[in-house]
Amino acid sequence: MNQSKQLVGQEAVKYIQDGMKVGLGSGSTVYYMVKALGERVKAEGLNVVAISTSEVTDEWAKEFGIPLTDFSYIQELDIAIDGADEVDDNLQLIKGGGGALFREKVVAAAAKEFIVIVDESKIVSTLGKFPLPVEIVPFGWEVVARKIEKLGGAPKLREKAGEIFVTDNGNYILDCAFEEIHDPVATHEQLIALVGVVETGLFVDMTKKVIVADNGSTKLITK
Ligand SMILES: O=C[C@H](O)[C@H](O)[C@H](O)COP(=O)(O)O
Repeated sequence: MNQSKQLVGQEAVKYIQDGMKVGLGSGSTVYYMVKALGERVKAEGLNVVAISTSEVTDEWAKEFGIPLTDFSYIQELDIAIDGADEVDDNLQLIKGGGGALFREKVVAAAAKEFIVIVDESKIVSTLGKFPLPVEIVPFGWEVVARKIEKLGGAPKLREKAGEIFVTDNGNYILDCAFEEIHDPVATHEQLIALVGVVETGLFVDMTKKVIVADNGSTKLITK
């Protein structure tokens, strides 16, 4: 599994050119991409500046020598590269397994190109086996949970080490089991319309390129 993540991470950084402004996603697959980018920065003197999507990725970027900036300096990125929890046949995604979905969506939306990197296990025909992460404000989260139940989801407040999980934005996550998500656009729209929902982990029509590990090699899926 780690070898697959490493392969797609190394493949993805080939899309990064000198002078680019780069969005760095979050998660264990992204770790290898950040590491590989750091190696290019060091070996080739590649001149890039990056905005990261989580405090953990910030630390990795610093560790691997990638200069960081923020949206007060630049509002458009040339490329963003991120992992995913599920990718369907239409390249619609579920993200947020690590709780970074809000910043990830802001960064992906600010990028001219958004490339997704996954191992083979993330490819599905229909989204929904992975419970959909939904970021919500803490106040009144119980109300939002009840409304999501009425929409057919089974929300579970995310915990970590016995405590409520708090995102980098100070919010909570509801992991919402839906049987199958056949219409990601409709599901996203129903959820985002609820007062208290900050963002959903459905990334709809955001990527046209997914790099997937394939038997010790990588494969590019395009739309
Ligand atoms: O919030 C986390 C992100 O959406 C990750 O990109 C996603 O969960 C995939 O992570 P991993 O590469 O660790 O499976």
